[in-house]
Amino acid sequence: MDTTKGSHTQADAAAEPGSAPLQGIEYVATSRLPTRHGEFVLHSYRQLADGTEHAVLVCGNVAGQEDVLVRLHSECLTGDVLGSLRCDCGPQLEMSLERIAAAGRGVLVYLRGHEGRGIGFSHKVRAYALQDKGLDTVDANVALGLPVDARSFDCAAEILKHLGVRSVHLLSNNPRKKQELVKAGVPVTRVVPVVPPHNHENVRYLNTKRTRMGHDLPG
Ligand SMILES: Nc1nc2c(ncn2[C@@H]2O[C@H](COP(=O)(O)OP(=O)(O)OP(=O)(O)O)[C@@H](O)[C@H]2O)c(=O)[nH]1
Repeated sequence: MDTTKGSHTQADAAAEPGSAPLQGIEYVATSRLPTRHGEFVLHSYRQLADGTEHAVLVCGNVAGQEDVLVRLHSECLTGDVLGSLRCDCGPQLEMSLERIAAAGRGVLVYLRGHEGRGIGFSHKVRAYALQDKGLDTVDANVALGLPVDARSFDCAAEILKHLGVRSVHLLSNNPRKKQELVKAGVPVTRVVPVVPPHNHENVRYLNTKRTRMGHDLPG
């Protein structure tokens, strides 16, 4: 049975988020997700164009709420799952879940299909190979003939609206995320930095994000 198809069960319907209409994406299912950080409600959403499924972790009551703590987290298999030191993704994910759980209210949208800033896993590995030869994270993508950042945050905005979130405190160092959310109709009332301690492997990566990609990171 294809469990990824959109039509959801009565049990899902009982727990499903608000009734705002969705564009380009559909709500699929809901369950509990107890984590080491705290108790979340887990929703799955599916992009209509290509079937990409996103994971949305919700803590507390967010419907109709202002200034909800939100993290839009781009998938990073190497950093989030495999413990890679090349980037700051894994520690940012952990830190965001901890902060949302501590606040008792918030949303983490885990954006699948964003791997490698949207170029995909194998291209990211190709880019890493070029970085091993001295290129930085921007030039490596360019050398492969790929965009530096191919991500869209429109789906995340749709999901937040569907959850009934009225405005956001955004956990991010990337000013573009705020711009994209605001453009898509989700007010961002504050940007909250997420800066885990750096390590010797990711210093250059973080410097490149600061100097070439405009991220608000300490020098
Ligand atoms: N192309 C490429 N992608 C990378 C590299 N390292 C991490 N990524 C991806 O970068 C994405 C995260 O983007 P970042 O630029 O680290 O941070 P951000 O999400 O824009 O900003 P924050 O909200 O501050 O985390 C994830 O999808 C990772 O898979 C790399 O060297 N090259």
